[in-house]
Amino acid sequence: MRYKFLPFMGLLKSTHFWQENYLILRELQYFPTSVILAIVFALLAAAFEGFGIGFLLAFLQSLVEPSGTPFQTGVYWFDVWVLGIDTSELSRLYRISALILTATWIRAVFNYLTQVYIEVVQSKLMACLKKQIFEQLRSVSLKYFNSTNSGELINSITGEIKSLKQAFSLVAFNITKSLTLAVYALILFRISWVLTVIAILLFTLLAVGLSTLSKRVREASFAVSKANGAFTAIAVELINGIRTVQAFATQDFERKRFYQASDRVEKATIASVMGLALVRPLAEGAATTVLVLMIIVAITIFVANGTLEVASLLTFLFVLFRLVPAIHEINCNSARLNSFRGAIENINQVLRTDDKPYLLNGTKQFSGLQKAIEFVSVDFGYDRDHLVLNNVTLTIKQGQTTALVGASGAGKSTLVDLIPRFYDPTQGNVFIDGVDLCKFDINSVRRKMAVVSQDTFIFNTSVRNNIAYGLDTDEAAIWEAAKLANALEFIQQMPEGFDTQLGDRGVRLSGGQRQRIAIARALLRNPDILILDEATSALDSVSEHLIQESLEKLAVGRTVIAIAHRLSTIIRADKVVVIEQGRIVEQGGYQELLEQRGKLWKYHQMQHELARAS
Ligand SMILES: Nc1ncnc2c1ncn2[C@@H]1O[C@H](COP(=O)(O)OP(=O)(O)OP(=O)(O)O)[C@@H](O)[C@H]1O
Repeated sequence: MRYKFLPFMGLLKSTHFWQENYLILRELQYFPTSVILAIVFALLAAAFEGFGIGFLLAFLQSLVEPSGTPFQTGVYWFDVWVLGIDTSELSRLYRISALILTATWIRAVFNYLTQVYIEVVQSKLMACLKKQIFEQLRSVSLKYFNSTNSGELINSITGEIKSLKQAFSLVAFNITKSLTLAVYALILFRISWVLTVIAILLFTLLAVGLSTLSKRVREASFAVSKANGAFTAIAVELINGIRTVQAFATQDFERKRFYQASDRVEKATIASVMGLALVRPLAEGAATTVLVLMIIVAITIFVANGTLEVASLLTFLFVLFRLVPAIHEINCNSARLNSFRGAIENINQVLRTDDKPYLLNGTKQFSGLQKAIEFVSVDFGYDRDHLVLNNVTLTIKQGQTTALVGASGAGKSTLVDLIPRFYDPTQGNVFIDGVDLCKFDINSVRRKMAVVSQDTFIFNTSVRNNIAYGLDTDEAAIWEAAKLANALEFIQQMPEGFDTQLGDRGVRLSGGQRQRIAIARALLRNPDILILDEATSALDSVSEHLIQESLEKLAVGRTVIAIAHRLSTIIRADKVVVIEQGRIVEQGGYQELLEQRGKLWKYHQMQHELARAS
């Protein structure tokens, strides 16, 4: 059940704490019952702590002045039946002792329940945040990933979330302790408001002194987070690029980078911990000094001149002895909390929506291509200064095969990336059947599309799941797709056939096998628009021939956009588009362009000569 607002939300929103952390704290609205129960139990635990101390005062009064007026609460039935004001002194003492014991046990139960619900809130908050981060990563444009270091992102999602969990438990502890402190302050006020004001002044001074140190801890924590992010980035790169590292024998170079990053984490952590370690003894020493000062003031001024009775002084000191370590703990926790500031800031940074590129999705549902995909005066650049596509105007007709040809880096992949809206044009428009692509719900377009690219990603799961990827489809269809993609033979030779685990933990595939899995994955989707980005480049000539055949069968009735370096694979294309430095320099039928003896003819000649030479 989702509640939009909690009763205390208004109050919370006005605080500095909220302003700094609202991207994280707003998640609390999704499980208000647990939050409210944690607060209610914490309040009840604090209240019973207060009752316990109140009864202690009564106990001490009865002990010091047995013949004095019996302690009363003013609630008639309670005073008569429970406190037994009409009974003997000894009986009253027993009753009050029993009440102290009862209050202590009830407080213990509520403390336990508070802990349980804090843990529940904490776990739910972390789960919500992970989902929130997923939603964020799902909705940002690919541009964000191009400009963000994946290692740092991984560090935010894994390491920093753990730190955030610890930070949250410190906040929760401080809140519950503060409630108890409020009860203590109330009791102290009732006993002696002058002494309480003096105590508050002294403790405020102590907190101000410690806040300077806390600030340093906070700054050091940013350095720790930064160093952790950089270290994770290097570790991820090393693992992903281990083949390149070994092939180029750059282990020493990588070792240096790894060790340096690790040393930076160590130094930053030590600097942060040193500041943090200083807080505890300083806070302890200062708090004890305050305590001793208070005792001296109380004894010399108030007891000596008779304004404070002994029972009250004893209770006052008892509360003070409980209050000082509580304040001390809150201070230490606040300093530790500052050591997590860097981690919290990193999570906030990932969750922020005002500084990231988003794809503004349309609402129109795409039901299939009827006429054509049109690029009209399209410019595109990954950065502002450098155009990768320049004034591209192109019509890709439904049901035809359009081949893109050009030198490496000419912009072919970038051009096709605009169709599933991996990026949006900087200038100009892409239309589908005359409607601007931006007006469509992009997932409805992507569902009718399959991309087989140069770098197919193989997931860490079985062959079957890699082909079905996300589709709930039957075995026969998967089998058929594998057969059509010419992948059946090698899959059946694998130790566990379609159940063989691929990816990180399983069998590694050859480049050609990887592409055949990708083609099977695309075939299974029965796409309306098929994008083949060098789809047959990693195959030997026999496999290439077989796949070419199956792709041609698949292409019937579909719109195919094929990028190919080898012209032999696109001879039967309906239209060939030659791209040079982001511009279309030629387009037309394959034979037609060859006859013009222009750019395509040059490529054709070059490949012919290369083939003859080899
Ligand atoms: N994610 C990116 N961020 C920045 N620049 C990029 C990115 N992807 C490609 N480029 C640049 O855009 C230009 C066109 O690249 P693109 O991959 O579209 O060319 P291509 O014709 O498909 O090349 P190839 O045939 O080698 O795959 C190149 O200069 C490349 O460096």
